[in-house]
Amino acid sequence: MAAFAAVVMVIASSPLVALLLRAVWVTLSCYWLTPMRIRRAMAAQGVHGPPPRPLIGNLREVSALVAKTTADDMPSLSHDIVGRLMPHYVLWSGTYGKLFVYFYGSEPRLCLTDTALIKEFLSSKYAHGTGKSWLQRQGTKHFIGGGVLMDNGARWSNQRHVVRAGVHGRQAQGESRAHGRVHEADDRGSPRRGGARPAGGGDRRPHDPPHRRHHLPHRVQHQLRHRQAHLHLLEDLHSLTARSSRHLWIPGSQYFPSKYRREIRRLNGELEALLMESIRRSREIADEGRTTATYGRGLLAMLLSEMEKKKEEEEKGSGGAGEFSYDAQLVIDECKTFFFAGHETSALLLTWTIMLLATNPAWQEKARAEVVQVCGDEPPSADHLSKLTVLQMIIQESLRLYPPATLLPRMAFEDIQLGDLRLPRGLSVWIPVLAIHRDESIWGADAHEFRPERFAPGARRLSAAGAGRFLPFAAGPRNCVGQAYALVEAKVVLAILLSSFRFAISDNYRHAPVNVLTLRPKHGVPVHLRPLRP
Ligand code: HEM
Repeated sequence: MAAFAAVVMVIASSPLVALLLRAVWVTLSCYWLTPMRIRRAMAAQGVHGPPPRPLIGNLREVSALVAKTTADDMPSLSHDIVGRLMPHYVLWSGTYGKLFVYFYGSEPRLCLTDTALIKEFLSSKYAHGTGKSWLQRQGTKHFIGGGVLMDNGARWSNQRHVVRAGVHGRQAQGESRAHGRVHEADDRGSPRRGGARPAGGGDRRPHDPPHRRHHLPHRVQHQLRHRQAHLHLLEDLHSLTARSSRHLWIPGSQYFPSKYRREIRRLNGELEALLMESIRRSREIADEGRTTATYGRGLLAMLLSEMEKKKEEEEKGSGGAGEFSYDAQLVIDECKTFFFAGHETSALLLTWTIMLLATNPAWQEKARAEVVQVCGDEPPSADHLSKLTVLQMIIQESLRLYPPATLLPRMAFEDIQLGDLRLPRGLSVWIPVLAIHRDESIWGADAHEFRPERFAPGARRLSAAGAGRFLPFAAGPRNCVGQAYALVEAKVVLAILLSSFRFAISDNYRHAPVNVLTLRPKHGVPVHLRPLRP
């Protein structure tokens, strides 16, 4: 016996074996012991859920349910899509109550729908004690890397401070040049995949006389080509990332070679090269000015100035601006973050709103009458935008029924007392925005219907916005930094469209909302655009 113990001691004292034992312990602790401890802590408070399998948790049930409910298009143009996109939520909230825990692989996820608790959980009280989980960050690592959307703690708040100033600068520019921006958008070339497009009309845009495109300055054409190349690469990266993250529940899978990962790496290389080229051009433009080190007022300008500031401080030997600083990689990651967080979501808001207007001609007419009355023959200006209340109501209702981000995920990095509920460190909280936006106890029996009047100024239910019930842009200190910009952009584009065209849904439209990181129409939204003027 003594000899056996001695052998064990010798083996255990070998550094390699000790390392191996530690790796086994960490894996066991991360993938089983801690999740089970969290499950027991929640069960002790009366919060239950479907029994998880080792490692895989409830993933198999979720995938099977979603595959079944989204296999076919919807038989009618119904907005009742919670059962289609979140069948597991419908099943488990029916079985275990609205508060339940399920397992995404080994990550325990608490589904939270109580609006008062949501409001508190998203408040500044927990801005640093909560954030994005390892699984989420790992899932988007090769797509967007770091950046304000995925960073946590002090790094997040430093970045938030910088990008907020950048976005506000961009918004001010956008508002003062509202008309110019829309024509620039008009000139972007072919419509995005999955976005609204004129059915049968291909690329033809009667509002966009052919001579305009040919007279675009060379610099603008170059920028547009660049932007399109970025967008295509990002779309491809987006779908590959969604596919490659499916196996993240397997311990160590992030190190396995896979065809998706190889392709992601290749596309990422291409995208980063394009972004580096944009950065280089911005620097050249700033250098040509040769007066100050400023790059302009936009977001990229802001990020580059921050990077420059740090470099200058280092050169002067003044130690730099604390531990956090922007380097070229973080600037690139931030650009990717903004493409993902800003472009995709805004395009989807327009797409779904056009679908709703094309299928609700009475609201389309109301919105058009308002645009004509407020703007007359002029293009919409910043002054007009605040007066477009019907359009604002329609946009809000579209964001309620089809929020581009259907879920809000946050992990508790510390033990949190939320009302009577104690959330143990390591528990992920999932706020099912789509389901909350359809909750009849909040929105009434007509919750599944398109009724923009619920957002009329002074309407009773509008007060819901402040109370964790209307969350298209999240809430609290980690809410959407581009919210105001997105709303201005949507209003301007829709106002121009409404004053130029009457639109109707094409017979080819197939109603099939799907969730691939964002809520999108599986087959796009083909519409017929009829010019209002010859
Ligand atoms: C209709 C359009 C948009 C919708 C529905 C939307 C929605 C959201 C939501 C729900 C979040 C919180 C995500 C989370 O915490 O998991 C978010 C965050 C964010 N959004 Fe938006 N967004 C939109 C447009 C934009 C635009 C135009 C920009 C940039 C100009 C932008 C930049 C960001 C950034 C940087 C964050 C991260 C904020 C942080 O974590 O501090 N978004 N957005």
